[in-house]
Amino acid sequence: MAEKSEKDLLLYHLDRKIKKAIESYRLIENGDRILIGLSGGKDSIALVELLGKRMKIFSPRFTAIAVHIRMKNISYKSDTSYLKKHCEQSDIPFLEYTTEFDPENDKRKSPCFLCSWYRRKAMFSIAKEQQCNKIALGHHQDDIIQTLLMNMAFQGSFGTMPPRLSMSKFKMTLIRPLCLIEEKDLLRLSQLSGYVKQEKVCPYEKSSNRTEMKEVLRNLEKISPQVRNHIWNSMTHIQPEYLPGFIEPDPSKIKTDS
Ligand SMILES: Nc1ncnc2c1ncn2[C@@H]1O[C@H](COP(=O)(O)OP(=O)(O)OP(=O)(O)O)[C@@H](O)[C@H]1O
Repeated sequence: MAEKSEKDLLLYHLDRKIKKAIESYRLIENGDRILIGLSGGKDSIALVELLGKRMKIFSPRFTAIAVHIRMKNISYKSDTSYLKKHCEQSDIPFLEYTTEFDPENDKRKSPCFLCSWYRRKAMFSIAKEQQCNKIALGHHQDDIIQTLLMNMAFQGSFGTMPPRLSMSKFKMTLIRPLCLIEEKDLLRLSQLSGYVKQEKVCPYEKSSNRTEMKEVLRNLEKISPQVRNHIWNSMTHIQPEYLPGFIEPDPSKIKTDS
């Protein structure tokens, strides 16, 4: 029997992680129609390939389409013919959508905030138009942990981008099927598959808190290789009695049955 290549082994490992995420967080169910946000970065390119493979498995039965949103006022050099071809290889229809925002119009909000707000708005309306009930984004485990650390360090809150977010007002659910996957594995997949990196020429892009938090996570992993699993598990092992704000009940006020 022929030996499996590094790419086959990696794809197998990534598929196990996606399967685990789908089952643990109820990300995909029979009958779902999913809109995949395809920015052209390595993560969403991988998401198309990995969900394309999952789509061909008997259960859960779902369909998917992908959309690339172009901001008219930002000179992204995305090669949409490449993205279309990539989607077609996975039997996923590809859509392109153009929208824009005026950063001068709302000076109180940063261009990055406005860009992502308008992109999100476009994604919701396309999902509705295409009768999708879910939107899949390419955030991976590193993104989710970095966001948790950023919220703690810069916002004073404990929360992050969850694997599944049900938005009942919009009758839409956001899912992050790569939530258990490490960025380094997606980087390797992109090298082994020869994904063509889409050039992002954003005039507003600068070093962000996220870039610094990436470094913090890297340093923590040097101290303890298991740190990412521990941080991930800490999000479901909350011990309220060992946190400020937990007030022990007054025994004299506890009612007994007798
Ligand atoms: N222009 C876009 N069109 C469609 N979906 C997008 C676009 N930009 C971002 N997304 C979605 O949002 C997710 C997170 O966006 P973010 O900007 O953090 O990623 P990215 O750096 O563009 O690249 P990647 O695709 O590698 O995540 C993407 O993975 C993708 O699913």
